[in-house]
Amino acid sequence: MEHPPEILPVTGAWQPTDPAGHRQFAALGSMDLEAGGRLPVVRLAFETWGELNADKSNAILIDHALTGDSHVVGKAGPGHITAGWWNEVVGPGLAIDTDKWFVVCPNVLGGCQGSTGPASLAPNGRAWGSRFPLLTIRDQVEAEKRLMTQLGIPHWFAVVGASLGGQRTLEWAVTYPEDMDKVIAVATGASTTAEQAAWCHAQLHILELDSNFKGGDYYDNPPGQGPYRGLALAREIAHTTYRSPKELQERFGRDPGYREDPLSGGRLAVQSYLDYHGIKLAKRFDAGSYKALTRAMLTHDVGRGRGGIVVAMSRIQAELLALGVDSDRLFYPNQTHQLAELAPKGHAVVIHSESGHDGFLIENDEVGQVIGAFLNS
Ligand SMILES: CC(=O)SCCNC(=O)CCNC(=O)[C@H](O)C(C)(C)COP(=O)(O)OP(=O)(O)OC[C@H]1O[C@@H](n2cnc3c(N)ncnc32)[C@H](O)[C@@H]1OP(=O)(O)O
Ligand SMILES: N[C@@H](CCO)C(=O)O
Repeated sequence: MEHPPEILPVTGAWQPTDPAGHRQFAALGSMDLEAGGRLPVVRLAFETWGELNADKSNAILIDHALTGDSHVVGKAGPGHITAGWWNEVVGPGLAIDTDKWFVVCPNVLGGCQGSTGPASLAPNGRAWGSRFPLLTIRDQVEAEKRLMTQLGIPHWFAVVGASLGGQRTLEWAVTYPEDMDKVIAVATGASTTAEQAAWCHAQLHILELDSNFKGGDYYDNPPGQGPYRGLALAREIAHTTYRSPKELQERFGRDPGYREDPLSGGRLAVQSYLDYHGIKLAKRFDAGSYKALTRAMLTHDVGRGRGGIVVAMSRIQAELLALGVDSDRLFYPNQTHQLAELAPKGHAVVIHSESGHDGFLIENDEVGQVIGAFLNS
């Protein structure tokens, strides 16, 4: 496997996805966490688009996926335009029309793009690292609820999220059923399945096995000695689950990598592809956050302490759209149908894509059409 260049700093958290500085920051006080830990200082980074109307009825919350961030739409800065992760779904005249809606997208609690996470400084002035407490999806929603209050938003017209963001979306709808009119839960489920947990488990072990990870206390490592290999390998596993077997076969088959001969120690093209995506993530993401968010994903169960999923989902008052991808082998379409069946006002749409779970980031036309129609219905 290729190694990232030696000039990399210890953590990817340094690399802003928003170099033009559009992010804002909310100080949200201290938080006692569901699993018993405590964060004495909680901060969320967030971005907004559009204008909140006079009666404050047009706000939409968007929750990003595992390695996403607040930068859902690109913005022009001095001499450049930064790319957003849902550029073709959110924006003026698009499905989530920022000429009409006031869109808020926070970086998740535990993340590495400005919100409090393992790379943040603990009270003793050093990075939290291994001391960062176990976060749950509910804690992440609690932080977002505080952000809503601080922004003076009394009600969301809609809460929208995909994958890990969809898990937060569902937790929002169950915990605060009166806070929204509509919920859009994309490529997600009511609780983490055993198979999803199994994929997370192997990734967590791989991170721990990187000798540069040091249990999470690597923030003082010399530059270039971060846990890149562990993070990249975890991403390779995850990325395989984000794509469909059919797509991988049709795109790569048994093709060799560029100028590589598999019979002389070279890689197949699919190996090169995974290495590329692993390294790409290692360059931009913090391994500590990857661990914290993966562990949060393992905690996801809207039914915990509420009498199970069926009872919990029955609390939802908002109209719910569950949007799935037919080739998703991480969040199966049957999870999408289950959400629509269990929510009192639920609808399911499963779109076609060859790309698996990542279809929600790729099939922008169809995703946009379905979301736009639901928001405007
Ligand atoms: C909701 C969120 O918040 S997600 C946050 C942002 N998104 C992510 O982190 C997801 C990571 N990225 C991805 O999963 C994908 O790139 C997506 C979903 C964004 C787009 O998918 P696709 O358009 O199908 O891109 P694909 O998976 O083919 O990757 C393309 C890249 O792989 C590279 N690539 C393709 N084949 C090979 C190969 N055989 N060897 C090496 N590299 C390869 C391409 O050169 C391209 O590089 P680039 O990204 O620097 O342009
Ligand atoms: N590509 C997405 C997939 C997880 O939903 C991400 O990295 O966040």
